[in-house]
Amino acid sequence: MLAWLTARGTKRRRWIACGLGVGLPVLVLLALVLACLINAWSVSEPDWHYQLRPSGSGHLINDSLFEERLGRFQAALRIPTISVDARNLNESALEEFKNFLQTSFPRLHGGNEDKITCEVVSNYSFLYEIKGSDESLTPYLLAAHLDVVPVEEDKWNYDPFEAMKDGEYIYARGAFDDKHAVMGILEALDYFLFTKNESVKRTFYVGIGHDEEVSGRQGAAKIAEVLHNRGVKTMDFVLDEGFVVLTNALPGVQVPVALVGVSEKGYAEVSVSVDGVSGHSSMPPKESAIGIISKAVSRLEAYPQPHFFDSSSVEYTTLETAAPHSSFLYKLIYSNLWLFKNIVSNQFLESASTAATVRTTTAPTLFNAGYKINVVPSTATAYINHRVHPKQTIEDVLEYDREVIGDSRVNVTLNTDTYIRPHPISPYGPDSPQYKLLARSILEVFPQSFVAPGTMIATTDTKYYLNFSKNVYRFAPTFLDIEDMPRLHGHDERIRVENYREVVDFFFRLMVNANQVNARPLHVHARNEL
Ligand SMILES: CCCCCCCC/C=C\CCCCCCCC(=O)N[C@@H](CC(C)C)C(=O)O
Ligand SMILES: [Zn+2]
Ligand SMILES: [Zn+2]
Repeated sequence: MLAWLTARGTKRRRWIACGLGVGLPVLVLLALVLACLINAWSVSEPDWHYQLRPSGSGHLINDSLFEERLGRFQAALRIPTISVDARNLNESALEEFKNFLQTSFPRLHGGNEDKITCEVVSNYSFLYEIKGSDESLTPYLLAAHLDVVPVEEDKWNYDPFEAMKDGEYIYARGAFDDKHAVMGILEALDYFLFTKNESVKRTFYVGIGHDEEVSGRQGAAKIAEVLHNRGVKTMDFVLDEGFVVLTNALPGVQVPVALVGVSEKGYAEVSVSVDGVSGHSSMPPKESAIGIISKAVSRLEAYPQPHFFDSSSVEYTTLETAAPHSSFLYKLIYSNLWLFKNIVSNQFLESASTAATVRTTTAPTLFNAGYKINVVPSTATAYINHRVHPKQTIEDVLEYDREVIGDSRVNVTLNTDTYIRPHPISPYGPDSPQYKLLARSILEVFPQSFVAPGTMIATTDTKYYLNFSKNVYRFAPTFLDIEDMPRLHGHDERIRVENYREVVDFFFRLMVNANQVNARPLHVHARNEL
C-alpha cells in the first residue's frame, strides 16, 4: 500500500490518499455531528412519563377551607420546636405542638378508631395507622418531622416564629423544613377520611418524628421500632422529605424539575489528629501539631474525593430525563451524554449543589487546638464531615483520606457511633409502580414540571425505614429556586402561600392514587387524549 502511494508519477494517487487522510476524519466528524443533532431534534419525553401526565388540571382541594388551613399552618409555625442537639430539645414547645395537633385535628386523634388510630411515640412523635379493608395490599408510610433547626434571630428580616404572610410568602423557621409536610399530610388525611369519606383499601401509616434535626433516634427510629413490634415488616413504599420541585437547578433547563431522591448519600464524621511535642512558643518546632493538621486539611480540600458520572449513575438519568425540557444547546448535550459526559461532569463540579450529587463531599467543620498564646500545643484535631457517594464505601473514603494526607503522623479515625452507609438505590424506571405512583401524583399537582430521579445529598429519617421497603423515596412537594437555597437552615426561610395549597393537594392525591394501585390499575391515556 505504502509503495503504491509513494510510487513516482502517482500524483493522482497522492491526491486520493491525501483526500482519504483528510476526508475520512471529516466525514466521520460530520456523521457524528449529524447523529448528535438528530438525537437532539428527536428527543422527547418517554411514553411512560407522558402517560403519567394528567388529562385534566386544577386543584382537587379547592374548597373554601383553604384560609382556615393556612391559619392552622401558621399556628404550627409559631411553636418554636427547635432541636439544638439530642440532649437539648425544646420540650415545652414539643408539648405545646402535641396539644396543638390534637386540638387542631380532633377527628384524627380519637373517637374514630375504626378508621384511624394515633400513638404518641417517645412523648412527642406521632404514629398514625389508617386501616385498609384489603389486607392483601402492602401498606405504605408517609413520614415528616416537626422539629426545626435553631435561628440566628438578628439575621432575619422577619420574626422566625411569627409566620408573617406578606401576600406571596409565609416567612418562618420550619415553613420549608418540614412543617409544611407535617401539616399538609394531616390536612390531606383529615379531608381524605372525613370530608371525602374515602373508603380505605390499602392500610397506610403516617410517622411524624420530633428530633430529625439531631439524628432522629428518639423519633423516627422509635417509630420504626413500634411498627416492627406490631408485626409490620414490609411497606409498599416509604416517602419522606428530601428533594423538591427545583427551578434553575440544572444548566439549560427552564422547566421546574421535581427531583425525587431515589438514594441518599452516606454520612461519616472523621477526626484528623496528631499527637506531637509541646513546647515554648519562643522555640517552636519546624512543624507544629497545628501546622501538620492544617496541611492535612488543606490537602483534603485540594485533592477532593473522586467523582462519578457515567451511564450507571442516577444523575445520568436525571439529565437524560431533562433533555426534552432543555434549551436546544442542552438538548444536544443531554441527549448525547455518551459524548459529552466529561464536559457535563466538569460543569457539575463547578457548583457546590451539583458537585454534591456526583462525589463524596469533604467538609472540615470543627478544629480544636491550643490553649495559650505562648504554648505550642502537642495535639491538634480537625473534624471532617463527609457525605458519602453511593458508589463508594466509607472504607474507600477513609483510605483515600489517608492516601491524600500521606503523613503517617496523622491519625484518621471514623466516629463509629454516627456513620451511616449510603442508601441503596430504589427503583425509578417504567417498571416501578411505586415510582410511577409518586410521579403521577406529582404531575397532577405540578403539571408544569417533569419528574426525575436524584441522589439525596443530606441525610433524612429514611435511614430508619430502609428495612421496610426497597422503594424509599425522598421528596417534598415544595418549590425551591436554587437562589433560595441559602434560606434552607438559613435566614428568612419561606414558602409561597399558593405552594401550601399544592402541598395539601399533593398528599391528598397521593392517598387517593395509592389506594388504587393494585386494587385497580391507574388510568393510562394515549398521547392524543391530552
Ligand atoms: C442536580 C441536582 C441539584 C441539587 C440541588 C440541591 C437542592 C437541594 C434541595 C432540597 C434539599 C432539601 C433538604 C432538606 C433535608 C435536609 C435534611 C438535613 O439537614 N439533615 C441533617 C441530618 C443530621 C442527622 C442532623 C443533615 O445534616 O444531613
Ligand atoms: Zn428536614
Ligand atoms: Zn432540616
